[in-house]
Amino acid sequence: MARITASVYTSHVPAIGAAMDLGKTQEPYWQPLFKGYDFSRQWMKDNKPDVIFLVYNDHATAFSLDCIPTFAIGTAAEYQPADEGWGPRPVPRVVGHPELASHIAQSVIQQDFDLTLVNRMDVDHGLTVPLSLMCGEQDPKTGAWPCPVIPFAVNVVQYPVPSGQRCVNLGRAIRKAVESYDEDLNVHIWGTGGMSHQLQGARAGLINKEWDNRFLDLLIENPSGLAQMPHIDYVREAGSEGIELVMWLIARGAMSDVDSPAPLPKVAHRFYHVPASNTAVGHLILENQ
Ligand SMILES: O=C(O)c1ccc(O)c(O)c1
Repeated sequence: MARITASVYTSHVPAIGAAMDLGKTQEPYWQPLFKGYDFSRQWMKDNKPDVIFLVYNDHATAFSLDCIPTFAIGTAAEYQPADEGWGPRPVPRVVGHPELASHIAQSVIQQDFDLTLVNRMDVDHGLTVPLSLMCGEQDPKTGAWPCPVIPFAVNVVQYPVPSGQRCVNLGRAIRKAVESYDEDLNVHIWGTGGMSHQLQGARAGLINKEWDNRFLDLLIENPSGLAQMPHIDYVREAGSEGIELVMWLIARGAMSDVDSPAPLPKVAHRFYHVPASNTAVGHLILENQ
């Protein structure tokens, strides 16, 4: 049987990818940020997953205002890094896991979540920057990500976006789906995006360290309570793009049941850093006990 053993949460700021691609990680501006991921890169080697289920948002790259799926699961065999205006990032292609992805789609749709199936798409910084942060530099031609990845895109760009409670419930459904797959696979689920940032308008540049750290506390200790938080609180406190944090509740919902007496997941790593471009970077690694 397949199992979700751990979850990873991280921001996915595009400038982080550019800093890696342009060899700037040891510059004074970037060095403290990348230092926060030294532990994570070693942890990835020590806890190598068979598959990563990667929750992220597409930034009008594969989708556009023409077509806005709330939840889209990648069922393809591979995905190319997207051209977001400066050419594709020099990182390896992303190998998918069509068998597990199709199984999760079957199970989750039968659990009454309507997923869009995506058999072809390019993946943008929302997906490739977390991989780069967690796995380090990879040669685009000879290198490879450590394992297959199932991309799971969530609409947090155009309202209405899914509620926190729906995201937690979806995480639970994904866990159930994974546990009904009959191959022995070690699966990690990642929630990406956030933390506080606002890229436009009068409040552009907004950062809210206190609120971000409270969010991390609640995500660890009280995800059911956090699931009740309305969208307006995210947007008021963490800026218009802070709403991306609702995706972290999908990964948290997929961990050992948030409402059961099971022990809380172990916090293997916690990191917070401001700024990376216009964004507060938050990062957690939780392990099921
Ligand atoms: O801080 C930034 O520059 C920035 C830009 C685009 C994004 O999608 C993002 O999450 C952050």
